[in-house]
Amino acid sequence: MYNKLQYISQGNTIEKQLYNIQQALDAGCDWIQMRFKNQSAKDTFALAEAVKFLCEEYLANFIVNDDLHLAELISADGVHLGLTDMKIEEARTILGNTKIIGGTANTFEDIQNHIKNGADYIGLGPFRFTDTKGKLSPILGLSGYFEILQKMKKNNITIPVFAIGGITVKDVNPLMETGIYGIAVSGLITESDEKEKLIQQLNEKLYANIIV
Ligand SMILES: Cc1ncc(COP(=O)(O)OP(=O)(O)O)c(N)n1
Ligand SMILES: Cc1ncsc1CCOP(=O)(O)O
Ligand SMILES: [Mg+2]
Repeated sequence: MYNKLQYISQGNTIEKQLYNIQQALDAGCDWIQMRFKNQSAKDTFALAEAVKFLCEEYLANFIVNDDLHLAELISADGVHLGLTDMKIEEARTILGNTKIIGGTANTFEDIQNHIKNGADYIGLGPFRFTDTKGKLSPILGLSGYFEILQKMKKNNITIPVFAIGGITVKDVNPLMETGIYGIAVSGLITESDEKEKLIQQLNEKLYANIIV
């Protein structure tokens, strides 16, 4: 099963990305999505290779944002694809069944389509406004999650749903109560001065009702 906390990387240079990712790994994060936008293919490849190496060292999951071919080239654990990225059906054909494919959703219908096309998990959002990403889809808020997760229940649809977008520590309990599986966060971890404590707090909330 997937970890319930995914860190989405930040940084406009290879060095900043590596610093942020290493800090998140050191603090106990074990799922990294490398998100390095508008960079040269050479730099993106170099970063991906370095992140792959780091994640192997920390036994962390490593997925690539947007770029299926890069994920394939460096044998990452998978890829996250948005509504305007490569179609999930095509990505599944290329990557096969052993790799993770995540799909962005903003509506119940997006989730239905992603399941039909072979997604492994859903990134549902945005929860609230965030500076981390431009051109946001409509904000869902807690009521949006509640409505969509209720529809999933009614239709017997089960797939891990990760909430995303401007999430803070105090949002985790109410979000988990809607029925989501986990969260994907970027700014919260990147900007924290106490990452270990933060990740421990997040995991305590995310795994509160799990009996092992
Ligand atoms: C876990 C997760 N959920 C949603 C997204 C957003 O993907 P996308 O809509 O393609 O936007 P960009 O991240 O590519 O700007 C995500 N990355 N991860
Ligand atoms: C990639 C993405 N997609 C929707 S919101 C978002 C950014 C999430 O980052 P943050 O946790 O900093 O709001
Ligand atoms: Mg994308």
